[in-house]
Amino acid sequence: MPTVSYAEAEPRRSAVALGSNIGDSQIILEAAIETLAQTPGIVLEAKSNWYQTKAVGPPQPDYLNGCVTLQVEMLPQQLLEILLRIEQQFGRVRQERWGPRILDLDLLLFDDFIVDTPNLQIPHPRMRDRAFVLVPLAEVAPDWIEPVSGCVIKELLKEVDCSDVHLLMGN
Ligand SMILES: Nc1ncnc2c1ncn2[C@@H]1O[C@H](COP(=O)(O)O)[C@@H](O)[C@H]1O
Ligand SMILES: Nc1nc2c(c(=O)[nH]1)N=C(COP(=O)(O)OP(=O)(O)O)CN2
Repeated sequence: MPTVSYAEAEPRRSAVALGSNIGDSQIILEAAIETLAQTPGIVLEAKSNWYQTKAVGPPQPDYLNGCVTLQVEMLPQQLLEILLRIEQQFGRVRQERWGPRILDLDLLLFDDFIVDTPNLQIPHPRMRDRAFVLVPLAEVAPDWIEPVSGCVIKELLKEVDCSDVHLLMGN
Protein backbone atom coordinates (compact mmCIF):
# COMPACT_ATOMS: atom_id res chain seq x y z
CA MET A 1 0.00 0.00 0.00
CA PRO A 2 1.49 3.45 -0.87
CA THR A 3 2.50 5.80 1.92
CA VAL A 4 -0.15 8.52 2.19
CA SER A 5 -0.15 11.13 4.96
CA TYR A 6 -3.38 11.89 6.86
CA ALA A 7 -3.59 15.24 5.08
CA GLU A 8 -3.38 13.64 1.61
CA ALA A 9 -6.07 11.00 2.17
CA GLU A 10 -9.66 11.88 1.18
CA PRO A 11 -12.20 12.30 4.01
CA ARG A 12 -14.09 9.03 4.56
CA ARG A 13 -16.69 7.69 6.95
CA SER A 14 -15.91 4.63 9.01
CA ALA A 15 -17.67 2.51 11.64
CA VAL A 16 -15.83 0.85 14.52
CA ALA A 17 -17.20 -1.71 17.01
CA LEU A 18 -16.02 -1.64 20.62
CA GLY A 19 -16.16 -4.47 23.14
CA SER A 20 -14.80 -5.29 26.58
CA ASN A 21 -15.44 -7.95 29.24
CA ILE A 22 -12.48 -7.51 31.60
CA GLY A 23 -12.13 -4.65 34.10
CA ASP A 24 -14.44 -1.65 34.35
CA SER A 25 -15.64 -2.02 30.78
CA GLN A 26 -17.66 1.20 30.54
CA ILE A 27 -14.73 3.33 31.74
CA ILE A 28 -12.34 1.48 29.40
CA LEU A 29 -14.64 1.88 26.38
CA GLU A 30 -15.34 5.58 27.05
CA ALA A 31 -11.58 6.19 27.41
CA ALA A 32 -10.91 4.32 24.15
CA ILE A 33 -13.40 6.56 22.33
CA GLU A 34 -11.73 9.64 23.83
CA THR A 35 -8.35 8.36 22.61
CA LEU A 36 -9.77 7.77 19.12
CA ALA A 37 -11.35 11.23 19.06
CA GLN A 38 -8.03 12.85 19.96
CA THR A 39 -6.12 11.07 17.20
CA PRO A 40 -5.01 13.29 14.28
CA GLY A 41 -7.09 12.53 11.18
CA ILE A 42 -10.10 11.25 13.18
CA VAL A 43 -13.29 13.12 14.11
CA LEU A 44 -15.91 11.35 16.22
CA GLU A 45 -19.27 11.55 14.42
CA ALA A 46 -21.66 9.46 16.54
CA LYS A 47 -21.57 7.09 19.49
CA SER A 48 -24.16 4.41 20.29
CA ASN A 49 -25.48 3.47 23.69
CA TRP A 50 -23.74 0.64 25.53
CA TYR A 51 -25.22 -2.86 25.51
CA GLN A 52 -24.64 -5.74 27.87
CA THR A 53 -24.29 -8.83 25.69
CA LYS A 54 -23.87 -12.56 26.29
CA ALA A 55 -20.43 -13.70 25.16
CA VAL A 56 -20.23 -15.49 21.82
CA GLY A 57 -17.47 -18.12 22.10
CA PRO A 58 -16.06 -19.98 25.10
CA PRO A 59 -17.68 -19.44 28.52
CA GLN A 60 -16.67 -16.02 29.87
CA PRO A 61 -18.28 -12.93 31.45
CA ASP A 62 -20.81 -10.82 29.54
CA TYR A 63 -19.46 -8.06 27.30
CA LEU A 64 -20.20 -4.40 27.06
CA ASN A 65 -20.52 -3.51 23.37
CA GLY A 66 -21.09 -0.36 21.36
CA CYS A 67 -20.24 1.31 18.05
CA VAL A 68 -18.98 4.64 16.83
CA THR A 69 -18.95 6.31 13.45
CA LEU A 70 -15.95 8.44 12.51
CA GLN A 71 -14.89 10.90 9.86
CA VAL A 72 -11.35 9.89 8.94
CA GLU A 73 -8.62 11.23 6.70
CA MET A 74 -6.45 8.18 6.25
CA LEU A 75 -6.37 4.82 4.54
CA PRO A 76 -8.15 1.79 6.03
CA GLN A 77 -4.82 0.13 6.84
CA GLN A 78 -3.74 3.22 8.79
CA LEU A 79 -6.99 3.19 10.75
CA LEU A 80 -6.50 -0.51 11.57
CA GLU A 81 -2.98 0.24 12.86
CA ILE A 82 -4.39 2.98 15.10
CA LEU A 83 -7.06 0.62 16.48
CA LEU A 84 -4.49 -2.11 17.21
CA ARG A 85 -2.21 0.45 18.88
CA ILE A 86 -5.04 1.71 21.13
CA GLU A 87 -5.92 -1.90 22.09
CA GLN A 88 -2.28 -2.40 23.13
CA GLN A 89 -2.22 0.91 25.03
CA PHE A 90 -5.14 -0.37 27.09
CA GLY A 91 -3.27 -3.57 27.96
CA ARG A 92 -4.83 -5.96 25.48
CA VAL A 93 -3.15 -9.36 25.52
CA ARG A 94 -3.98 -11.74 22.66
CA GLN A 95 -4.80 -15.22 23.96
CA GLU A 96 -7.43 -17.68 22.75
CA ARG A 97 -9.63 -16.79 19.79
CA TRP A 98 -12.90 -15.26 20.98
CA GLY A 99 -11.49 -15.22 24.53
CA PRO A 100 -12.08 -12.48 27.14
CA ARG A 101 -10.47 -9.09 26.53
CA ILE A 102 -9.94 -5.67 28.09
CA LEU A 103 -10.62 -3.93 24.78
CA ASP A 104 -11.53 -5.02 21.27
CA LEU A 105 -11.78 -2.50 18.43
CA ASP A 106 -13.00 -3.88 15.10
CA LEU A 107 -13.06 -1.89 11.87
CA LEU A 108 -16.54 -2.66 10.52
CA LEU A 109 -17.07 -0.37 7.54
CA PHE A 110 -15.05 2.18 5.57
CA ASP A 111 -17.33 4.10 3.19
CA ASP A 112 -18.36 1.51 0.59
CA PHE A 113 -14.91 -0.09 0.46
CA ILE A 114 -14.44 -3.83 0.16
CA VAL A 115 -10.96 -4.83 1.35
CA ASP A 116 -9.72 -8.40 1.42
CA THR A 117 -6.07 -8.63 2.43
CA PRO A 118 -4.40 -11.09 4.83
CA ASN A 119 -4.47 -8.66 7.77
CA LEU A 120 -7.56 -6.59 6.98
CA GLN A 121 -11.01 -7.47 5.75
CA ILE A 122 -13.69 -4.80 5.32
CA PRO A 123 -16.59 -5.10 5.88
CA HIS A 124 -15.66 -7.06 9.01
CA PRO A 125 -16.39 -10.61 7.83
CA ARG A 126 -18.48 -11.64 10.86
CA MET A 127 -20.39 -8.41 11.47
CA ARG A 128 -23.51 -9.58 9.61
CA ASP A 129 -23.98 -12.51 12.03
CA ARG A 130 -23.45 -10.57 15.24
CA ALA A 131 -26.34 -8.97 17.11
CA PHE A 132 -23.79 -7.41 19.51
CA VAL A 133 -22.45 -5.45 16.52
CA LEU A 134 -25.64 -4.80 14.54
CA VAL A 135 -27.79 -3.51 17.43
CA PRO A 136 -25.47 -0.59 18.33
CA LEU A 137 -24.49 -0.04 14.69
CA ALA A 138 -28.15 0.28 13.68
CA GLU A 139 -28.51 3.05 16.27
CA VAL A 140 -25.82 5.23 14.67
CA ALA A 141 -25.88 4.11 11.02
CA PRO A 142 -29.21 2.41 10.16
CA ASP A 143 -29.10 3.32 6.46
CA TRP A 144 -25.44 2.52 5.75
CA ILE A 145 -25.25 -0.09 2.99
CA GLU A 146 -23.04 -3.07 3.89
CA PRO A 147 -21.31 -3.38 0.53
CA VAL A 148 -20.92 -7.18 0.34
CA SER A 149 -24.61 -8.01 0.92
CA GLY A 150 -25.92 -4.72 -0.53
CA CYS A 151 -28.30 -4.53 2.46
CA VAL A 152 -28.69 -1.61 4.85
CA ILE A 153 -27.76 -2.21 8.50
CA LYS A 154 -31.37 -1.95 9.74
CA GLU A 155 -32.34 -4.79 7.34
CA LEU A 156 -29.38 -6.97 8.42
CA LEU A 157 -30.47 -6.44 12.02
CA LYS A 158 -33.82 -8.15 11.28
CA GLU A 159 -31.92 -11.36 10.37
CA VAL A 160 -30.21 -11.87 13.76
CA ASP A 161 -31.44 -12.95 17.19
CA CYS A 162 -31.10 -9.96 19.54
CA SER A 163 -32.33 -11.71 22.70
CA ASP A 164 -28.85 -11.68 24.31
CA VAL A 165 -28.27 -7.94 23.73
CA HIS A 166 -29.61 -5.61 26.43
CA LEU A 167 -29.45 -1.83 26.59
CA LEU A 168 -27.32 -0.83 29.58
CA MET A 169 -29.44 1.25 31.92
CA GLY A 170 -28.04 4.65 32.91
CA ASN A 171 -26.01 4.99 29.69
N1 LIG B 1 -11.87 -5.41 9.90
C1 LIG B 1 -10.97 -5.74 10.85
N2 LIG B 1 -10.98 -5.12 12.05
C2 LIG B 1 -10.08 -5.49 13.02
N3 LIG B 1 -9.14 -6.44 12.87
C3 LIG B 1 -9.09 -7.05 11.67
C4 LIG B 1 -10.00 -6.74 10.62
N4 LIG B 1 -9.72 -7.52 9.56
C5 LIG B 1 -8.68 -8.29 9.91
N5 LIG B 1 -8.29 -8.01 11.17
C6 LIG B 1 -7.19 -8.67 11.85
O1 LIG B 1 -7.70 -9.31 13.01
C7 LIG B 1 -6.77 -9.22 14.05
C8 LIG B 1 -7.42 -8.63 15.28
O2 LIG B 1 -8.37 -9.53 15.71
P1 LIG B 1 -9.28 -9.30 17.00
O3 LIG B 1 -9.18 -10.56 17.77
O4 LIG B 1 -10.65 -9.01 16.46
O5 LIG B 1 -8.75 -8.11 17.74
C9 LIG B 1 -5.65 -8.29 13.63
O6 LIG B 1 -4.50 -9.05 13.44
C10 LIG B 1 -6.14 -7.70 12.34
O7 LIG B 1 -5.08 -7.60 11.43
N1 LIG C 1 -20.95 -10.67 23.24
C1 LIG C 1 -19.76 -10.61 22.63
N2 LIG C 1 -19.13 -11.76 22.30
C2 LIG C 1 -17.94 -11.71 21.65
C3 LIG C 1 -17.34 -10.46 21.34
C4 LIG C 1 -18.01 -9.28 21.74
O1 LIG C 1 -17.53 -8.13 21.53
N3 LIG C 1 -19.23 -9.40 22.37
N4 LIG C 1 -16.20 -10.43 20.66
C5 LIG C 1 -15.64 -11.51 20.19
C6 LIG C 1 -14.57 -11.26 19.19
O2 LIG C 1 -13.63 -12.15 19.16
P1 LIG C 1 -12.35 -11.90 18.23
O3 LIG C 1 -12.08 -10.44 18.15
O4 LIG C 1 -11.31 -12.80 18.77
O5 LIG C 1 -12.77 -12.45 16.87
P2 LIG C 1 -13.18 -11.77 15.54
O6 LIG C 1 -11.92 -11.66 14.76
O7 LIG C 1 -14.15 -12.75 14.98
O8 LIG C 1 -13.79 -10.41 15.82
C7 LIG C 1 -16.10 -12.86 20.54
N5 LIG C 1 -17.33 -12.84 21.28
